[in-house]
Amino acid sequence: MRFVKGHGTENDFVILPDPDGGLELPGPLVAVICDRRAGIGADGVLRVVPAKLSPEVAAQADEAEWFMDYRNADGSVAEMCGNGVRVFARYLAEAGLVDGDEFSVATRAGVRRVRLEPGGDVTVEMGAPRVLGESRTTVAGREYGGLRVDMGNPHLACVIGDPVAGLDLTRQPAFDPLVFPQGVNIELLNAVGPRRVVMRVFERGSGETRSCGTGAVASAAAAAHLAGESTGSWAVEVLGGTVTVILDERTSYLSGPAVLVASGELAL
Ligand SMILES: N[C@@H](CCC[C@H](N)C(=O)O)C(=O)O
Repeated sequence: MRFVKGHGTENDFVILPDPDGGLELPGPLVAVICDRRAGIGADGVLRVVPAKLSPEVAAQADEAEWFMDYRNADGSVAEMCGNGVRVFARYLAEAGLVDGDEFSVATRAGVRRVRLEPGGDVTVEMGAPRVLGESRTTVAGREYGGLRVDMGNPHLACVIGDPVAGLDLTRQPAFDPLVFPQGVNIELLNAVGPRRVVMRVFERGSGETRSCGTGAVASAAAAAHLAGESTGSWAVEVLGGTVTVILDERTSYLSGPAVLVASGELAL
């Protein structure tokens, strides 16, 4: 099985081309591929499959030729991945599977429009973040309040007063399973300047990652909400770099680097 490896601000993915739609991806196989010792190692898998061959997104096939079938490192399926769709776009362009610098990608959360920027960044229109209310998490015995944000996938974005650098995110933070029956991606962030935050994230299905695109937009939306703002450009510093989030009245945009670093043959 042919694979390509890529990342967006060090949120890394194994890309699996599946032009005929015949590739089965049971959860245990995804988990082995993503294992950093027994496999290639990644935060998730991006299967590249024609939308028209994928019943769950066939309705998007008029707008988007390719479906990003995203799986977390533990093999679970997720609706959306902001960095993943940027890396997916880079792959489609480098593989010659799309024309031009702007095109659409089908995802479980709906069609996402992407643009390859001249300087090497990839921008994706992420849709409007939906701030749904409050909830709480406990990290290493300490409780934090945050805002529930729907980005197509579920987030709890907690703006905290302290620097996030010292937080212990080696274990699953506690959350309310009644509020998040499908699990949740948990962001902790603190402000370090005007519309500039530092974020760490514990992703559903992948653990702590070095970046999360949907999490960055959720974090910017939560910080803006608390500041009484609904528009503006936010810099979100993550362990793997910095991404830019633009919020406007209608939608949001996520920009940052997306690179392919290796390719090969999977011997699984
Ligand atoms: N890293 C991603 C999010 C991937 C999915 C997430 N773990 C979930 O289960 O919802 C991003 O860049 O958005």
